[in-house]
Amino acid sequence: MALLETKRLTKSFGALTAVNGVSLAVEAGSLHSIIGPNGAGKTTLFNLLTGTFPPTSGQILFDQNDITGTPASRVAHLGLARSYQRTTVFPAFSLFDNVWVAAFATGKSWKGLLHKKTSDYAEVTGRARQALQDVGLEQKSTQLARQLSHGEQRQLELAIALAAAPRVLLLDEPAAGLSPEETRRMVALVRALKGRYTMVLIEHKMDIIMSVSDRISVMHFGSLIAEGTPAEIQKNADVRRAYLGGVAA
Ligand SMILES: Nc1ncnc2c1ncn2[C@@H]1O[C@H](COP(=O)(O)OP(=O)(O)OP(=O)(O)O)[C@@H](O)[C@H]1O
Repeated sequence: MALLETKRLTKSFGALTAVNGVSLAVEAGSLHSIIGPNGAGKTTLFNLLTGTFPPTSGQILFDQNDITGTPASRVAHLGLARSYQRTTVFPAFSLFDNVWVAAFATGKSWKGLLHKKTSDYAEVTGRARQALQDVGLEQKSTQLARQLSHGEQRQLELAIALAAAPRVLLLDEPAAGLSPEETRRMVALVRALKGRYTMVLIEHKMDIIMSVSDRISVMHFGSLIAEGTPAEIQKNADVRRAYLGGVAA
């Protein structure tokens, strides 16, 4: 069953159509990657999915419900969490406080937040602990976020997204700017989360994409030009021509 779907989704900025009639179905429990050259429209697609801005036309369905035009704050509460390319960490907070705040703010309106019960706090604290454990940072929970290495900061960003107990996790280049060792750790982490979360991944590093994805959709000039398993995408002649330039043999 598709948990997240788009139907002929389109976004134009003036004369430029950044996302052009994209129909996508992300199966529940799968890791679905979006690849494509710079400027292909991947980040714009994420911005549409998270409600950062509304589409020009087309539809977004989340768990069979039409969420087209739903603002970002509402979309997050519905269970679509995004781990940003740029950091969303509070540097002067401890790791635990960073994830606790994210866990606390989840699933409730501001009015609801003011009326949490004691049992709610225990649940929030448990979710925050679990998120840090999931990314392997539980030993450092009392350290300040600013004391972390760059790679650990990216892990913390992921923990912040996980603390929201999302149903779909959108990962925007989680390995960007990481060293080879940090990249290995991040890939292991994403792999460990597979099956537990439905994930949509944007990533430029082809070795990562090919090793972790269940399905891959390829964008080129705003349109989807191919979709399939890693093996199918690697063999696809259109993809090689348009994106890989024949280098991924
Ligand atoms: N807010 C905006 N206003 C105008 N044009 C935009 C806006 N956001 C993106 N674009 C344009 O839309 C096109 C697609 O950009 P987008 O960032 O979605 O591509 P991308 O595939 O994520 O690229 P990259 O891999 O470099 O991040 C680009 O030509 C970009 O300049």
